[in-house]
Amino acid sequence: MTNAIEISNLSYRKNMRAILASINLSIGAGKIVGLLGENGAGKTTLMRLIAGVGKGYFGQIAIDGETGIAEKKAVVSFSEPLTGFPRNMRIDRIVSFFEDVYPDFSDKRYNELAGFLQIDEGLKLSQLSKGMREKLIIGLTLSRDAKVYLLDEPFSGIDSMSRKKIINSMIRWKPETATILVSDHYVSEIASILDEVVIIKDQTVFDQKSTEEIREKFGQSIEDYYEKAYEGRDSND
Ligand SMILES: Nc1ncnc2c1ncn2[C@@H]1O[C@H](COP(=O)(O)OP(=O)(O)OP(=O)(O)O)[C@@H](O)[C@H]1O
Repeated sequence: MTNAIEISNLSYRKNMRAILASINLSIGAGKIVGLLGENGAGKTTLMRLIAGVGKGYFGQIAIDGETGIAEKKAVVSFSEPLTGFPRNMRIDRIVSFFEDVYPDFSDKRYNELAGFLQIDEGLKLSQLSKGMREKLIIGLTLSRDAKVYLLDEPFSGIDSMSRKKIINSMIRWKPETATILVSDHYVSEIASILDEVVIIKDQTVFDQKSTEEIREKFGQSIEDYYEKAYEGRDSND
């Protein structure tokens, strides 16, 4: 079966500085994968490159076997921060924009998600709190029928009660064969839904493990494993 994400020898520099180097990564279809790493590790950069919005990299990124930019964009749904929209634009107009631009955007799915996330479409972008804006981004991102969903720190401004509710229902919103790559700083909260973790450190993929292996073989919580891996200590400590 073709991998959902297949990255070979990816390197990316910005302003003469290496941001990502020698990234090799294979992620299977149907998985929910946590992308972990400290501030500035390169998680957002990697997601932007996978999504096709970041350019100028070396190496190859294939999504569901596709390597062309347009073909990849057609099957990847990225949690874009909506910074390109005017602040006074109403939410329902933004939803219409998504409908027009993405043929796989499902109205039915959006309406279900909007109800679940309590999105008020009568409001303008500027009237949304940080958490409300993040809920809108999650709703718009998951309303596409994509092969790969990239959620970049989707929950950071969302209150803990809603956060738990959304995380627990992610599996319900995900098409069975689709893959979700999600970055988050609250590792312990998303751990329960993750199949794998990918740890970014020193500009590259430091580790990739299934959460089952971490729990069974290493007898550790995902958070402990991640923290120890990041500190450079032996994961078996
Ligand atoms: N526009 C930019 N110009 C130059 N360097 C940048 C730019 N954006 C990001 N970087 C650098 O790229 C590196 C990776 O940043 P990135 O935002 O991808 O990290 P991150 O892992 O997503 O961090 P965080 O967890 O804080 O969101 C950082 O060292 C950052 O300083």
